[in-house]
Amino acid sequence: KRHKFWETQPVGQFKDVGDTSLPEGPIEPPTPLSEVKQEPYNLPSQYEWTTCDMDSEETCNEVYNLLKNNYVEDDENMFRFNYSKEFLRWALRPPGYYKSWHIGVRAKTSKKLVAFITGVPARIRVRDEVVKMAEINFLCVHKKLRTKRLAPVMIKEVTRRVHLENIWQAAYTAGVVLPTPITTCQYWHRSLNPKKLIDVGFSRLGPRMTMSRTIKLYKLPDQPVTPGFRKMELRDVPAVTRLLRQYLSQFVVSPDFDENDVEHWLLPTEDVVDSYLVESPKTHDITDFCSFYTLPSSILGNQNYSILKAAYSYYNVSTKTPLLQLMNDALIVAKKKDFDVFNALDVMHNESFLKELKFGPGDGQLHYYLYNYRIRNALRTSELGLVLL
Ligand SMILES: CCCCCCCCCCCCCC(=O)CSCCNC(=O)CCNC(=O)[C@H](O)C(C)(C)COP(=O)(O)OP(=O)(O)OC[C@H]1O[C@@H](n2cnc3c(N)ncnc32)[C@H](O)[C@@H]1OP(=O)(O)O
Ligand SMILES: CCOC(=O)c1cnc2ccc(OC)cc2c1SCCC#N
Repeated sequence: KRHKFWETQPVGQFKDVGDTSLPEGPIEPPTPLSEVKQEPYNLPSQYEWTTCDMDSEETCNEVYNLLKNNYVEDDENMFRFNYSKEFLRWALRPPGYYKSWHIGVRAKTSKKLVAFITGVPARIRVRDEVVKMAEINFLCVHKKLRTKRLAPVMIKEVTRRVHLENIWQAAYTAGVVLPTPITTCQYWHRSLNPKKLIDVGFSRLGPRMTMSRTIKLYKLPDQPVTPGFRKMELRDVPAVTRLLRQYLSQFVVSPDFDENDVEHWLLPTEDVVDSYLVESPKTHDITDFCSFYTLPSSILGNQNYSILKAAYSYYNVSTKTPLLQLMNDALIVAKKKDFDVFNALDVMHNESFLKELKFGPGDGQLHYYLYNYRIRNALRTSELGLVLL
């Protein structure tokens, strides 16, 4: 497949896969800031760049509606992600964020928001190197403006604005294959509301299974079983940071979280992110941690339901409680919060609990990418310690 745009970019190229003579690390050196293009890339004449101020209720609404109507759908067009406004504010305003990296495109006449792309700064460790990167996300072009090569312009513009902040690497995921994935993950789904998933056509009744038998199969206890299992609080940030940093150090690629990052990304925020920990009743040590984020989807074309309430496994650490038991407690609290499904990628140690906790494999894949950073050999999914939203 010809990737006319991606073949011009400092990313691993398909032709280079397996060429062990190429060193791991940055593909291109930084450009002197004076040489970074000072002015925005050209858009087609009827469009203009805009910086989206997510603090503005009006602009946040426009971004929310653009994504609600034009963002990612599954291959069968059964679902479309429906990121909430509070989720978008959380995702786009981490410590050290740049408003200038929240980039929109408007039609000059109507001022309608027709495209969007974002970056947020992150410190990502690759093996023993901690690299300042931009995490790129929410690339969206209105359905009516597709296949006009707008995406490459959006990507070049966010790249230019990231360069202006002296950052030269990026991390991103996509459901499509581009040059060149550092690893490819599988989505797994654990039914919490099997009746709804069958009604919308995602799941089907198993052979020789009745609906009541199926509901029983996925039934969960009313309360978590682990003694000392409780919601994370602000006072837990230092201990959770220590626990998480130690745990993530085993993976080849992972975030390099400090206490400010942990406070932003992992402190419970209603309808956005939930996090729980195990405080040993005896020693009061914090020994385990689990978290999931809330990402609803619009259900496309179903008479009875319009929204799917989905929880997505985020970062989990087990040092004393078996991961299987910890994740089962996560399922229990998610069911209690009325989620319809609990989703997880086969990253980190997730493979150790997926089948036993009755997750089923999805048919979608998620490819992980680094920009301007070569990884010598593709990673196993169990070597990946990074979850992007
Ligand atoms: C140092 C800092 C560096 C920062 C930047 C790092 C890189 C960040 C990269 C971005 C990471 C985003 C991560 C992220 O947001 C998470 S992945 C979600 C992406 N968004 C969606 O799928 C929403 C629905 N789809 C759309 O809005 C459009 O189809 C989009 C906008 C996707 C493409 O619009 P279009 O109207 O359908 O297509 P054209 O404009 O005609 O352009 C075609 C070219 O775009 C390439 N393409 C298609 N989908 C892509 C994708 N998901 N990533 C990268 N490239 C993608 C495609 O291969 C082709 O290039 P090629 O000819 O070379 O093959
Ligand atoms: C019921 C299981 O599927 C999903 O939860 C779901 C929901 N909404 C989506 C929107 C766009 C979409 O595009 C790939 C997929 C979904 C999926 S499956 C992959 C995400 C996970 N887990």
